[in-house]
Order: sequence, then structure tokens, then C-alpha cells
Amino acid sequence: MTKTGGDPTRDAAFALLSAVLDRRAPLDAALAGLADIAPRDRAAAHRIAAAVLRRLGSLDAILEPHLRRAPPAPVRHILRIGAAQLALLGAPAHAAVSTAVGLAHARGLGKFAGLVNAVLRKVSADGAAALEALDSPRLDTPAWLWASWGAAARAIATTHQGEAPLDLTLKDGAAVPEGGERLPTGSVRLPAGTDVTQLYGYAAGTLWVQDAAAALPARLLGDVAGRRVLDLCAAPGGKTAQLAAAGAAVTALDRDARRLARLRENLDRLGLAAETVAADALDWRPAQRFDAILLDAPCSATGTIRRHPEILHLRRPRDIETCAALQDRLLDAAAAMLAPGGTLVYAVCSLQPEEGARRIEAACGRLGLRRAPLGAAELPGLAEAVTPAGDLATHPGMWAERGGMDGFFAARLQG
Ligand SMILES: C[S@@+](CC[C@H](N)C(=O)[O-])C[C@H]1O[C@@H](n2cnc3c(N)ncnc32)[C@H](O)[C@@H]1O
Repeated sequence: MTKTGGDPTRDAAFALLSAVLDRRAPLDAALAGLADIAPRDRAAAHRIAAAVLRRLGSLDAILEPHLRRAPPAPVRHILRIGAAQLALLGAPAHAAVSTAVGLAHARGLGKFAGLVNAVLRKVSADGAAALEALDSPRLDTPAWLWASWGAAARAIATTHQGEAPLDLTLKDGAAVPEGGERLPTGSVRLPAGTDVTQLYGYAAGTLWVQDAAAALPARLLGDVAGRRVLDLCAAPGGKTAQLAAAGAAVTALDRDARRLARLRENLDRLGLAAETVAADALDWRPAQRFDAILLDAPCSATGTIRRHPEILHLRRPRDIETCAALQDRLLDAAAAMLAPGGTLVYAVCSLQPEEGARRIEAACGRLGLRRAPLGAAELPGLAEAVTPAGDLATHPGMWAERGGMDGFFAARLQG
């Protein structure tokens, strides 16, 4: 942060927006960069910044009629923060306007304080109604992403308008936390904004945070009890925990030592164990090949936009090509570690076909692997997520009435 204002929440929200939109930093890194801030202010700033990033196109559209010329970027951020509070977050008008004016002064933008005041007063009068009249799902989605999602684009972008619920995976026999809904695939869902650390099962080590869709790929390996399983790209360990809890002897590999340390902490809390390897999957090779491999490859993460709305603004089409090239190399490496006849599950939290089915078609041709298609019965209540080729492809618009889910692609291959 450069200069702090009187109101720590809005000041931090400004710092977060500026980090993402001006310096192209991921929101998590920007949050980590907020120094000396109370947890409550940090959480509130995160909520405001996420709302702005999620609804940026719509917020700009309701501000536009009140601006005679384009304001400098920092002033626009202040206006967006004020408009989000007024039109999306239900803040009292006087508080939203006066804190925005205060923020302008604190950020050395005092000469724009009158403009901020005048524009936000108008938004407080007509902003909510103006927002209603917009095609927000479309306005809040970059055109290239909208086009890439085909017929599902509107359903996906509509779900992106709101916050994601908190999904949990529970150990067998663990009690469902109060207010939790057991989903047909076994995950437990709690309302958005629930603090997992306050749940009894968190301290007791009986549950972990994992989106309902993210919990599906590891299950495609079938019964892993007593089997050696290689979890490539494993950190922070949501899928390692699933495999270990199901009785597998897991080797969890990740090239990022810090993320791998988090994986170990997560497993410790859960009373689970795995062998951990800090190495690059492209180079590392085991002494003995594995019958079961999970490759949860790094990707554009467009399936997690609800949780990480900055992805809307940071990703570019060329990122998809870069990810696809790395995914091919990781698939080659995984195939080289797979025993003849073994099972390889490839997964990405991406909605982009270039990172999903296209990678699998290319891998089958290049590596002599063949698909072991999923049956609809493997995904209770989610048959719509099984593609004609037998892959798993979820998107946020699925289970919309329950609050949606992350976008995941997974394919099961046989060596
Ligand atoms: C999608 S995340 C994995 C999430 C994890 N499977 C889970 O369920 O919690 C991708 C991971 O791949 C790791 N990674 C990226 N490139 C890698 C490589 N060449 N070798 C090993 N790990 C890699 C990253 O450090 C990151 O932790």
C-alpha cells in the first residue's frame, strides 16, 4: 500500500483492485501483501474487491451515464468500490458515499472528491434499477471467454454473478456440520461466507474444503484401498487427502516446496499420511511404475472464476495455449510412469476445451493410451456431466438451483 486512508476496509479494497487491474497480480497474492490489517477488515476488503471484479462490466455501465469524461484509473477504482457497495452489497448510501470521498482524499485524489460525491449520489438513487436492466452475465464476461463456452456460456456466466458456497469433503462417518446439505455426490455444502475454521470438524480433522466438482476426479480411479497411487501436481492436497482417506498408499508430488508444506500440514490436521516428493513431474521418475496415477494439471483455472474472479481480468487467450503445451508434456511424463494396463486420470479446473477433451484426444493418438469412459452411474445426480466420449465435464451452471459448482474436466485413460 502506498498511502493509507482513515477507513482500512475501503483502503485495502482499493489496494486489492489496483494490484489486480493495474499490476495484474492474483488476488491471493494481493491479499497476502496487505500489511497490518485486522482480519475483519481484510475479509471485508476481499468481499468488496471480489464483488467489483465479478461485476466490473456492469458497474462500469451504471457509472458511465454519470461521467462526462473518463476519470483516471484510481478514481475509477474508487467509483467502482462505491458503486459495488451501493448497488450490490446493500451498504447504506451515506456510508458508501462518504467513505468513497474519504478514500479519494486519503489517496491524494482530493480534487476528484466532488466528482466522486456527485456520481455516487446519482448511483445511490438509480444504480440498483439500472443494474437490473442490464444483461449482466454478458457484460461481466470477456467476449473471448463467452465465445469459448459455447451454448453453456449464459448458464456459466449467470452463476459467476454470485459468491460460491463452501463445499466440504468429509471423512467416512464424520457428522455433517449444522446447516450443511449433503449433495448427491457426497460432498457437503454450506452457505457462501461460512468460516470453515469455526466448524467443529475442522479442529477435529474430519473435513476439508473442496468444491463438489473438485471432489470427483480422484474418485474416477475406483477403489484405491491398499493400492499405490501417484498424485502428480498434488498441492495443496485436496485430492491427496481423498486418496489417503480411501486407503491408498499415496505418493504426492509437487514442484512447489511451499505448497507441498501446506499439503503436509493439511494431511497432519486430518490424521492422514502420504509420501511427499518435491520435484518437477517432467523430470522425476519412480523406481517402480504406478498402476494408478492422478494428474491434476496446472491450468488456466477458468472453472474457478466464482472463487477467483480476477481470472476474468488476468487471463488472455494465449495463456490457454501455454497451459495446453505444458499439459501435453505432463501427460507424456505421466504416461512414462504408468504401468502397462494401469489407470491414469487427467484433470483440470478449466472450462476451455483446449485444456480438456482436446488434450485427451491428442494424448491418445500420441501415447497409445485409450479412454476408459465413465458411466453415468459413477456420478449420482450428475449424469449431465458425462460427455458423449465418456469424460467428466462440469460447469458452474450445473446444479444451479443448489448454487452451482466449479468447472472441472477429467478423463480416465488406460495404459
Ligand atoms: C491444480 S493445482 C493442484 C491441486 C491439487 N491437486 C489439489 O487437489 O489440491 C496444480 C499444482 O501443480 C503444480 N505443478 C505445476 N507444474 C508442475 C510440474 N511441472 N511438476 C510438479 N508440479 C507442478 C503446482 O505447484 C500446483 O500445486
